[in-house]
Amino acid sequence: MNSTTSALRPVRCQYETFMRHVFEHGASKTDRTGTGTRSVFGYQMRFNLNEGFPLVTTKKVHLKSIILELLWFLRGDSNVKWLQERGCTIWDEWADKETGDLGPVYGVQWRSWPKADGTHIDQIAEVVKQLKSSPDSRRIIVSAWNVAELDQMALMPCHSFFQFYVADGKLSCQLYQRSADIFLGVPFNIASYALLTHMLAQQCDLHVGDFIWTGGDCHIYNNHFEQVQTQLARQPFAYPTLNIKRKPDSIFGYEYEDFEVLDYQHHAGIKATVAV
Ligand SMILES: Nc1nc(=O)c2c([nH]1)NC[C@@H]1CN(c3ccc(C(=O)N[C@@H](CCC(=O)O)C(=O)O)cc3)CN21
Ligand SMILES: O=c1ccn([C@H]2C[C@H](O)[C@@H](COP(=O)(O)O)O2)c(=O)[nH]1
Repeated sequence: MNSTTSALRPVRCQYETFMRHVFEHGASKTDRTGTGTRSVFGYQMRFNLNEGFPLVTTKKVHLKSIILELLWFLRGDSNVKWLQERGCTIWDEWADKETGDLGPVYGVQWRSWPKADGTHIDQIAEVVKQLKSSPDSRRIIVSAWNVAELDQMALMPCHSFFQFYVADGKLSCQLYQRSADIFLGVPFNIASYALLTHMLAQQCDLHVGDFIWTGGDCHIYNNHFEQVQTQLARQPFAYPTLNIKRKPDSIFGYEYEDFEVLDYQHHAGIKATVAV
């Protein structure tokens, strides 16, 4: 495919343009964590997944954590133990210190949204079923925003609601993220949903289309300003490409080793503190 040829992949800077916009025009706001932010309400970015895999290049992004976190969601897991056993610590700060539990967060809502009659809905299995049987449906949606259970969650879902769309044999995905930590969270969120779109396309014999990221409260934490200035002084590279080495029997059969990212040209990593 042309899209895998480095010379033909364009250099895109949607994320950097977004970051610059919020840095230059954001309003000062206090926030739950006590850190303070610069914030803009409402923003949208579109990534054509045929132009490459949207992994931010203006700093090194730790893809291993992103893949593991997505596989952990797809397991329906909500305990950090499985992540920790694999060296991923990104959820540690929010977990119960003794049990490792986070309450009914993403994985639980995706795979076993509770119904009033005591049964559960597997929203991901339903998506696969719908994409295969009625790809033109306008109802192919997953919601993590379970209003009745928000008070039991360690952190309310940030990437809360997503929809799939098929046209011309290509699968697109749009995410609504109600709250977006632009420096630390958003590079993870974009790559994670791009990856999920590739996996679902493979399972449903579709090509990939666009990933559309829509944000609500889009903020840069006040203690990330120096990092942001460093990052914005850099020139982006063309995106890498994603190779999925095997086609598992189901969307739930993927393993970490099934994924490889090729030609990831990036600038050095930039350390920052996460607001808890
Ligand atoms: N304030 C805040 N921002 C977030 O992005 C965020 C939360 N809280 N809470 C829940 C999850 C956890 N997420 C996180 C947490 C930490 C990193 C982080 O520290 N990333 C570093 C190191 C990555 C690694 O070691 O794997 C980075 O440089 O990207 C990223 C996303 C995303 N979410
Ligand atoms: O996937 C994620 C998870 C979390 N975030 C960020 C967004 C906010 O900075 C915090 C959550 O705080 P709230 O007060 O609940 O909004 O975490 C993210 O960007 N991506």
